[in-house]
Amino acid sequence: MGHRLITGSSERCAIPHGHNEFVTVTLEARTPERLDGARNMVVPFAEAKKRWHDFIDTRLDHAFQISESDPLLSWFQNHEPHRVDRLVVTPGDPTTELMAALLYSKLQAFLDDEGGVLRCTSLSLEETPTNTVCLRGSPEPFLPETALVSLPWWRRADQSVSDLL
Ligand SMILES: Nc1nc2c(c(=O)[nH]1)N=C([C@H](O)[C@H](O)COP(=O)(O)OP(=O)(O)OP(=O)(O)O)CN2
Repeated sequence: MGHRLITGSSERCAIPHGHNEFVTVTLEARTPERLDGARNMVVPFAEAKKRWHDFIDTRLDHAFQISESDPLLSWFQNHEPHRVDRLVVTPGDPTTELMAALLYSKLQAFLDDEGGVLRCTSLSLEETPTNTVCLRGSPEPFLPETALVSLPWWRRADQSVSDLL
């Protein structure tokens, strides 16, 4: 992925640059039940992973994470509108902490939309071998408040990565 941080908290990160991020999640059955002695599955692994892997591979891989306040956003809109779809637009700087919270919320939206059999209990986002953020329990305490739209992209069970029209 690519990103840049513009608020000044890390000046070296203000120039667009990239990382090979790794995201690791833990899922559990929302209502644990005894295995039935025949099928012995909560959900087939492939079924549990498919939507999330599609989202990561098609929407996040090689996307540019950019703050909604970043002037590069309007540059893309004016000069390369066909690439706006590849921008992950975030409330404030797209830090590892923020992306972990947004991805956690997105994954939970997918799981809820699939019937809520599974829930995510932790998400860890490794930006580099020395920079990892791990969130546990729920993304809610970490998500910044945003007044722009009532249901932002990280709460929607779709493939969106921004709220641009
Ligand atoms: N709390 C946070 N601090 C920083 C974040 C962040 O997301 N959350 N992000 C960055 C930058 O993305 C930067 O690319 C990585 O920062 P930094 O650790 O300073 O640089 P290195 O990966 O090169 O560190 P080494 O351990 O020296 O290799 C900055 N801060």
